[in-house]
Amino acid sequence: MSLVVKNLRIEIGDRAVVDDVSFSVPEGARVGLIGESGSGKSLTALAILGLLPDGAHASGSILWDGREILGLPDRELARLRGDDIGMVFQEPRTALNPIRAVGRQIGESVRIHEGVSRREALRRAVAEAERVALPDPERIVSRYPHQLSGGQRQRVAIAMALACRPRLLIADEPTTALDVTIQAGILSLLRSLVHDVGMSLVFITHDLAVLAQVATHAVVLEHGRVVEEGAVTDLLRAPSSPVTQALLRDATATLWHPELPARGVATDDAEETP
Ligand SMILES: Nc1ncnc2c1ncn2[C@@H]1O[C@H](COP(=O)(O)OP(=O)(O)OP(=O)(O)O)[C@@H](O)[C@H]1O
Repeated sequence: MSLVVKNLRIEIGDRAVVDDVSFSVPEGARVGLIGESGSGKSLTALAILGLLPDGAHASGSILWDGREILGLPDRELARLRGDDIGMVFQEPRTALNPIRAVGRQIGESVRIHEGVSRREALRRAVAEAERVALPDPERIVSRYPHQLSGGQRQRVAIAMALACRPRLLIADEPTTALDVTIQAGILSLLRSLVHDVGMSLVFITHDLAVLAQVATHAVVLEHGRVVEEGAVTDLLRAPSSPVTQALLRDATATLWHPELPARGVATDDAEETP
């Protein structure tokens, strides 16, 4: 299933915060949306998910599997988010319920999607926890979010998003709140899950070094407009826009080099203390 965004425009008040944005995500592709803070990345993602804030108005076209989804009624958008499109955000704390064991939360995603019994949902939660490489899955499912580390919480959020078996995952700065070494583990997890499941990925970041670890194609935004687009390898080798050049300078300034596969050491954060 492919995603095609055409001439997307998002207005808030009388200001166009996203203007004439077009890009497509073929089935199985990993596409990064990159740009400085305020360039319109998150609003573009929220428009795809049908979750724009009150007061924001979107026009243009968003085709999912050839069907127009911009302007669909809330109910249908909610169904799409449950069935086809999963999401992971920057701060897993906001996605998790603090007073529920994480296994129940992962299981709830399975239950909503597949209508299985509570018992079966818990069994599946353990399997999902294992899939996202959480340590000691049988035990960890009975823990509460505050008993886990930041990296472990983000793995739970990813397990919840993937429990619905989405065809597209939208991840908005999912590693920004994490230490660099924990980041590397989450990025490699996302990369392998996306590859194994064969789903597509839209990955949002302001960091080209992070983007290079997960995406093969990038769309560069500035002030709500696309300023450059292409294969990540080309962007790294010969960035044409000043924005991309600046992003590359920022990335290399942190001791990362485009020929290195990952910044930081890709460790499993199982030993990380909360
Ligand atoms: N609810 C809102 N009300 C008013 N303006 C908003 C709202 N949400 C976003 N904006 C404005 O829209 C523009 C694009 O915001 P957006 O969050 O999409 O940027 P971004 O590239 O994701 O930035 P960041 O990396 O900081 O999240 C910004 O100028 C922002 O101030």
